[in-house]
Amino acid sequence: MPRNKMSSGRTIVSAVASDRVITKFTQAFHPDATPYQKVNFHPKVKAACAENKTGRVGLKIAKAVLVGDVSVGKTCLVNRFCHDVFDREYKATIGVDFEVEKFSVLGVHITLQVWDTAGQERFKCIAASYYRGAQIVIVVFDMTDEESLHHTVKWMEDACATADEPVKFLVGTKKDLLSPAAYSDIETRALKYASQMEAEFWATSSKNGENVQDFFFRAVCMSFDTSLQKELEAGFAPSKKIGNDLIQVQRSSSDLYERKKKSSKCCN
Ligand SMILES: Nc1nc2c(ncn2[C@@H]2O[C@H](COP(=O)(O)OP(=O)(O)OP(=O)(O)O)[C@@H](O)[C@H]2O)c(=O)[nH]1
Repeated sequence: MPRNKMSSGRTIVSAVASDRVITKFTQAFHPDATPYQKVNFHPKVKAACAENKTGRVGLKIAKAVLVGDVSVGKTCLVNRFCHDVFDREYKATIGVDFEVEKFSVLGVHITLQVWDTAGQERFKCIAASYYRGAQIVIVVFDMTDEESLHHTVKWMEDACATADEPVKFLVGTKKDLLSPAAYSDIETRALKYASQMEAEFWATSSKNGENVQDFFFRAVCMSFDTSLQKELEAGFAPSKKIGNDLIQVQRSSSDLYERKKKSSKCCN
């Protein structure tokens, strides 16, 4: 199998980095914090992957969108996962940014597009045009700012309106800033919101990386399993196009990261 080394030090196996190879179904953050009872890939999905009968799924792009209030930590979450970095300085996202990550799930290659939208009200209509066709909706809130939790219901409603029967997540950030007591308090409230929106709850820290990789792996596993199961049931009908987003996927994740670092961001 061809192996290369990226400049970041990640080993590439057949165009997928070694740390993007998923062979086991990632479990929920907490069994009581999810409406999704899946703990493993569906037997039919496993069999199809083992027999290499996955139709067009291997060519598929899974689209994830992150939404939430200003400064809750959406960009930091994406940057921790995609580039393993954390920036203490706040730079507001202008409109929308995206990253591309390639995975191998049970030996099948899939591409994850991660759309990081701006929380600022003035960019809301631009960002909303990117929700269409998303299979993964990630509503982010800041666990040190309860107001941002209250707003998650509306964010979820808006993002799901044009998404594609998405897997729904409610993700709390900045766990590193909370004492155990403060964390327990906000977790209790967040679980109520998650249950109300039928979303799976995760608590993360982009500063120290806690739960970040597990969260994205869980999102990929859920989306892959659901979509392959649907394809198997439908007898591999031609896969859906997800708007003009496909055009842009050709750009590499690291190019985009460099572009974003250079682009001027504003805070007003
Ligand atoms: N301590 C800590 N700070 C964080 C964490 N995540 C984000 N921050 C900080 O919170 C601020 C906002 O983070 P961003 O990721 O830019 O927020 P955003 O949600 O993308 O903001 P918009 O682009 O305006 O929508 C920055 O100063 C980050 O350093 C975290 O997990 N822990």
